[in-house]
Amino acid sequence: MISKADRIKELTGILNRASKAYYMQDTELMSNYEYDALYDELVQLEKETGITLSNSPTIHVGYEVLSELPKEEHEYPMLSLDKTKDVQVLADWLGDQTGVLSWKMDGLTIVLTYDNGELVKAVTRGNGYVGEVITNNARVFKNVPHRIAFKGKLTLRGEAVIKYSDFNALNSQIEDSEAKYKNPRNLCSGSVRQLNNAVTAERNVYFFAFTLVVAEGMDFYNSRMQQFEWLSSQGFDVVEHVLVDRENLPTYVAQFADRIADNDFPSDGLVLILEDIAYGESLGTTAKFPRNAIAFKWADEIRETHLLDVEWSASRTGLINPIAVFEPVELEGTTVSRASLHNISILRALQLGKGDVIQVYKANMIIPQIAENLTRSDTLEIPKECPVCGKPTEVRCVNDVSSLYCVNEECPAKHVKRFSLFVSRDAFNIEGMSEATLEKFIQSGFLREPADMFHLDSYHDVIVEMDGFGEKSYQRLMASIQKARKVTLAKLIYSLGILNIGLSNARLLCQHYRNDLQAMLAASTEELTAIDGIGPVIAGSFTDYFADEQHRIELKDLLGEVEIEQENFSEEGRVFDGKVFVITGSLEHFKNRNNLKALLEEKGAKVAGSVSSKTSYLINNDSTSASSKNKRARELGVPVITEEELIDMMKKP
Ligand SMILES: NC(=O)c1ccc[n+]([C@@H]2O[C@H](COP(=O)([O-])OP(=O)(O)OC[C@H]3O[C@@H](n4cnc5c(N)ncnc54)[C@H](O)[C@@H]3O)[C@@H](O)[C@H]2O)c1
Ligand SMILES: [Zn+2]
Repeated sequence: MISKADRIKELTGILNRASKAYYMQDTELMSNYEYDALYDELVQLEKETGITLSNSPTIHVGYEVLSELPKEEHEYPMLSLDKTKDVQVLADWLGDQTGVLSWKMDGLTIVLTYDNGELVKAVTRGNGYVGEVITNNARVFKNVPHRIAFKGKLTLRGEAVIKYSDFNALNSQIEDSEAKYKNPRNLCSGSVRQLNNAVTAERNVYFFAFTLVVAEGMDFYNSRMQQFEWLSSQGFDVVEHVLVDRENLPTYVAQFADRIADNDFPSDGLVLILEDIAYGESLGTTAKFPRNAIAFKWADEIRETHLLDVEWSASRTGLINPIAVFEPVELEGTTVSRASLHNISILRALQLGKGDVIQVYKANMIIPQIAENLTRSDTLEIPKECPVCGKPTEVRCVNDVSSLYCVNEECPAKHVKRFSLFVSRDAFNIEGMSEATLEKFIQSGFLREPADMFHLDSYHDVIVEMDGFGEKSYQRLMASIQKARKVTLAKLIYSLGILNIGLSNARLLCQHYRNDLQAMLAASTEELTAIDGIGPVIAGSFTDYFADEQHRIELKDLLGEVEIEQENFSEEGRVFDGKVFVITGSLEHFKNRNNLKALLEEKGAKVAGSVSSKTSYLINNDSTSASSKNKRARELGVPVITEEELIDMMKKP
C-alpha cells in the first residue's frame, strides 16, 4: 500500500501530464470522466493530509502558453470553476440567494477590452494569468462588435465556440479521415489561435459573453441580469441564461438538459452565478475558484455491461486504433455497443480483458466512452501483428501518449490514399466511393491493386452486411463502377498516382503519342523530355514508375478491365495551339476554373497562374476590376477578354 503522500505525488504527475496533452497537444491520455475522478481523489487526499504540491493541478488553471502568439498578463486573473454533478448540491450552494443559470459553453475563453467605443484587445485565458493576444482574430469572429455605443473602458469575458453544424461541414470537406478535427473545442482552439486571421475568418467562430468584468462609470444596480441585458444592448450575444432560485432550479436544469441534443452550440454543462454582484464578490476566491459561481456537469447516465472484444482498426498512416465492443446497452436514448479507446495509454490504464464488467457512458451526453473497468482482469493482448497485413506492429510513444502502429510500408491500409486518387473525379470518377468505404474494402483485403476495383462483385455477400451498407447502396456503387469502365487514357494514367503526373501532364503525353500507350512506355527519359511541356523531372518520374515490373503488371491488369475512349487529337480542334491564358474573377458560363482550364488545354492552350509578357489573353468578365492581374495585363498590353468573347473565339476555325 503506498502512502497518501506518495499517491498525491503520483496523482499530481498523472493529472499534469493529462492536462498538458489535453490543452497543448489536443490529445487525450484519459477520458474526462477518469480525469475528473482522479482529480477528486487528489482534492480529497490534499484535504486529509494538508499537503499540496506546488505544481498541483488543484491550484493551477488551464495550460501553459507556449505558442508563437504575443503574450500578455491579465489585469484580472481568470480562474476555473468548482463543479458538482448533483442538482441538490447546486440548490444548497445557492441557498436563499437568486442566481443566473447559463450554458457552460465548450470552446476557448476570451477576454475582450473596448475603449472609446472600439475593440482594442482580445486575449485568451491561457493559464489564467497570462494569455495570448488574438485581437485581429477576434475581429473576424462572426458576431463580435467592432464598435459599440458605450465610450468608457469595458472588459468582458466570453467563450469562443464553433457550432456542431459548421464543425461537421468542415470535416466533411476533409477527405483524409485522420486529418479530420476531433471535436468543436479542438477546432475552435486551433482557429482562434492562428497567426493568420484569414484562417480564423473562414471557421465561423462565435463569441458568447458570460461575464462583465468592468464597464467604467456604469451602475448595474448590483445585478448580473442587468449586466447581461446591457451587454445585449451594446450588440453582444450573451450566453443563454435564466434567473433561478432554490425552488425552481431543478426544473430549469431539466429544461436545459432536454435541449442538449438539439443545441448546435457545444456545451459541457451549466454555470450558476450569484445574481447579487456585491455579495458574490465579498465571498472572495479559493486558489483556483471564485466563490460566486459553480459549474454543473451532467451526471452521466452510466450502464454496466460486458466487454466482448477489442477491435483493431488500421489506417493509412499506419496508426492502429483500438475500439471496445460490448454487449449493447441503452444510453441517453440510443443503443450503444462500441466505444473508441483512443490509444494504448487509455487502454492500458483501464486494464481491460474480454468478459470484464465495464461501465459505459456518453461524454457530454453524446460520445460513448468507457468510464471504469470493475473487474480489471488485464488480460487483453495488444496485437503483435497488423490486422491488415500481418506484419509486426510497434508501440510508439509521442508526448507521453502510446499508440500502436503498423510499420510495414507496403501495408494495404496505407493504400487508401492511392485508391482515393483512383476513384476521384478527375480519374475514374467513381461516385459514392468514400474514403471510409475504401478503407473498409482495403482492410478486408478486397482491394490490393487498381484492377481489383472492378471485381468487388465477388464480395457481394460480405459487402451488403457491412456497416452502412445494404443491397441498395451496394447496387448503386456497382452501377457507378460499371459506368467508370469507360475512361480516357489520360485519366487512366493520372489515376495511377505516378509522382508529378497530374492530369494535364498525362494529357500532354497522350496527345503527343496520339494515345499509343506502347510507344509511350517504350520511350526513354530523353525522348519524353523533348516533348513540349514535359521536363526532365516529369519524364524521369514516368520512366521510373514503369521500370518497376509490378507496376507494368498492374497496368496490364487494369487495361483488361476498361474500355479506352478515343479522343480526337487532330490538329483542327487545337485552335489555341501555343496560346497562354490566365483566368481571374468569377465565371458565369463554366462550372469552375478547372473545367475551363481542361477545355482550353484540349484546344492546345496552356493555362498559367499569373500574368506575364508571355500571356496571350487574360480571361476576366469584369474588365474594370482593380485586381492585380487586371492591372498587370493593362501594363503589359495583354488583351483582357470576357467568357463570351472566348466562346466566340473557340467557334472560329
Ligand atoms: N481528458 C483529459 O485528459 C483532461 C485533461 C485536463 C482537463 N480536462 C477537462 O477539463 C476540465 C477542466 O477544464 P477548465 O478548467 O478549462 O474549465 P472548467 O471546466 O473549470 O470551466 C470553467 C470555465 O468555463 C468557462 N465558461 C464557459 N461557459 C461559461 C459560462 N456560461 N459562465 C461562466 N464561465 C463559463 C469559463 O472560462 C470558466 O473559467 C476538467 O474537468 C476535465 O473534464 C480533461
Ligand atoms: Zn499493416
